[in-house]
Amino acid sequence: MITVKDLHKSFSKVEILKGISAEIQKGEVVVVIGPSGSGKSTFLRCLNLLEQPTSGEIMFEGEQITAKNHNINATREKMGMVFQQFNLFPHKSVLENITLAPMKVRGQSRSDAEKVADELLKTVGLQDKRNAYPSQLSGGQKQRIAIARALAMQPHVMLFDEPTSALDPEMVGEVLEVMKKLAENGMTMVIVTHEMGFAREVGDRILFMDGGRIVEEGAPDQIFSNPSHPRTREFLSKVL
Ligand SMILES: Nc1ncnc2c1ncn2[C@@H]1O[C@H](COP(=O)(O)OP(=O)(O)OP(=O)(O)O)[C@@H](O)[C@H]1O
Repeated sequence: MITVKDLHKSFSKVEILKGISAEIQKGEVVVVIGPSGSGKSTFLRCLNLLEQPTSGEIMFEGEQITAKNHNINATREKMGMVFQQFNLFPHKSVLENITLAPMKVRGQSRSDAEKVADELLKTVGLQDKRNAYPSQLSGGQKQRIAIARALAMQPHVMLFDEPTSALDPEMVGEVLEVMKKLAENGMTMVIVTHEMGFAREVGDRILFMDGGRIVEEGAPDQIFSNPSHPRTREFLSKVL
């Protein structure tokens, strides 16, 4: 579904991504782990061109989205993204937050958009917050609404950029549960996280990044029980 070839990204002449190549298959849950500053978020943000790669190629569903004439807005509609800081619209209700883009961007009628929103609120377990405002929600609830909002666009892939890093520890579990449910329902997901237990349990494949490169990748059991690269071993010995 996504093919990345020799991706490089520099910020003011400092090279952050140093040649990343990766494949993400439909229905796969790929978890990106690695030390702080290794380029995980930059890599993820390149996938929907929130960051413009300095060089390299990204193919999404057979289209080269890095081509100069590519319409990235149409592609972004198919790539849901969830950020560390929920980014909900503070002056809109939960329902409005979820229905806004489907109505504006996809031209859905209000009643259709609200029907979808109600289903998604059920999925994330927050039907009772339909008319609440973001300021009335806990961090975990905000993030679950942010996930529902992204899903309302019926994306083909979901990108998660450290979705639990801004949460109080007691709220991490409820967000991971929702993500786990999505994975079980076959959603294609690319997830940057420091939650190693989740990575091991839910990931189909782990990419370990260090210094702007994918140093090692493999099945969770292999990476966590029997990492082959010394940097992976060193990293995991510190975080597990
Ligand atoms: N917009 C930017 N402008 C300049 N430098 C940036 C920008 N975004 C990221 N960087 C730098 O790129 C490097 C990699 O950052 P990135 O956020 O991708 O790492 P990460 O592996 O996700 O780290 P963490 O786990 O701490 O979030 C860091 O040194 C960061 O300061």
